[in-house]
Amino acid sequence: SSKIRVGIAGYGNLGRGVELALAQNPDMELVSVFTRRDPASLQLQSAGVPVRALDQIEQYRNDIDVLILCGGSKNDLPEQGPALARWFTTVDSFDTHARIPEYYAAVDAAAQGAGTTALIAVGWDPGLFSLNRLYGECVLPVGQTYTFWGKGLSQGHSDAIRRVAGVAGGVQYTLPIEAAVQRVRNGEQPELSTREKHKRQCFVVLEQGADADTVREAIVTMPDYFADYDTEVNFIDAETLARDHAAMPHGGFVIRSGQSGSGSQQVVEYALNLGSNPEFTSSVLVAYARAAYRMNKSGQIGAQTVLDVAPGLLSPKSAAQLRKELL
Ligand SMILES: NC(=O)C1=CN([C@@H]2O[C@H](COP(=O)(O)OP(=O)(O)OC[C@H]3O[C@@H](n4cnc5c(N)ncnc54)[C@H](OP(=O)(O)O)[C@@H]3O)[C@@H](O)[C@H]2O)C=CC1
Ligand SMILES: N[C@@H](C[C@H]1CC(C(=O)O)=NO1)C(=O)O
Repeated sequence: SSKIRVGIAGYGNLGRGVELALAQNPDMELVSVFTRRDPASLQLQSAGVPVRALDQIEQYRNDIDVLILCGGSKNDLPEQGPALARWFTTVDSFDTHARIPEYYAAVDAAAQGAGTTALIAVGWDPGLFSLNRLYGECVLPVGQTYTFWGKGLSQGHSDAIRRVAGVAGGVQYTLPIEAAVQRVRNGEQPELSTREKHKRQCFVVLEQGADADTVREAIVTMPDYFADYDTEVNFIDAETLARDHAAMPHGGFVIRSGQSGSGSQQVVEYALNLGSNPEFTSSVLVAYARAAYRMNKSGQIGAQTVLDVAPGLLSPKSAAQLRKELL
C-alpha cells in the first residue's frame, strides 16, 4: 500500500497514544503492536491489528517502514533502542537528558551498520522544547533561556519510580517554583539551580511487604531523575492511585529573554498546555515517524534528533503546498 507502515514496540501510555494518533494520519497505517508481555493479554483500541511478541519482531522487518519505540527511558530504551535500530528505522522518546550522548552513540552505531535511521529523543522535552531552546539562543545570542514544566505528570519520572524495587505503581508530578517563574517573567535573567526551578511530588503504591523508607530513599537519591531536586514521596493504596491519579495532564514553557544589537529587550516564548501528556507526546512521535521514513529513503541514516530534521518533512503536505499555505 502507499501508506507508511508503522509498528509499535511497547504498549503502555505512549503505545496506546501512538495507536490513536496514527488513526488521525491517513498517510500512515498501524501494521502491528509488539509487546514483551503475553500478546493475547493485550486489549487494543483498534480492531484487526495483530499483537505479537517483541522477541519475534525481526521476522517482520520487511513489513514495517517505521517502528515507534514506546518503552520506558529508564530501563527499556537503553536496551531496545540499539537492538531494534539494527532492523528498523525507529523513532523514540528517550528523555534521560544527561544520558542522551551515550544513548545517541549506541543507537548510531547500530543504525549506521544497518543503514537505518533512528530518530531519538522525540517528544516535547526533549523534542519540541529542544527546538525552541535552539531557536531562542540562535536568534538572540545575548540572553538567557529558561524551561519550566507543570504542574503536571512527568511520564519519564513516573516510569522511573515504577521501576524501583518494592513499587507496585506510582506517578510523579512536577511543580514549578512560582518565585523562580516570576523572576524570569520580570526579566531579571536570574541564575537558577535545578533545585530552585522545580519540586517533585510522588505518589507510590508499595508492593506487599516492601519497606517505605527504603523505597523513599531509592527514589529521592535517584541520579538523573530526583537527586538534584527536593522530592516528596507519599504512599497511597492502589484504589487511590486509580481513582485520583489516572489523568496525565502536563505542560510548560520555554522562554528566551535577551537583548538584540541596540540593547532592545526581546522575549521569545513557546508554551504547551496538555490535557494528556502521553497522547500529545504520541502525536509528536507520529509526525516524526513520517520524517524518519523520508530521511531514510533519502539516505540520511544513523541516529538523528529533532535538531536534524527539516521541518517540512513532518508534514503530509508537499513542499509546494507548504510554501503556498504556510510561508
Ligand atoms: N520526550 C518526551 O517529551 C517524553 C518522553 N516520554 C518517555 O516515554 C516513556 C514511556 O512512558 P509511558 O508510555 O508512560 O510508560 P509505561 O509505563 O506506560 O510503559 C512503558 C512500558 O512498560 C510496559 N507496560 C506498560 N503497561 C504495563 C503493565 N500494565 N504491566 C506491565 N508492563 C507494562 C510496556 O512494555 P511491554 O508492552 O513490552 O510490556 C511499555 O512499553 C517514559 O519513560 C518517558 O521517558 C514520555 C513523555 C514525554
Ligand atoms: N520527558 C517528560 C516531558 C517533560 C516533563 C518533564 C518534567 O516534568 O520533569 N520533563 O520533560 C515526560 O516524561 O513527561
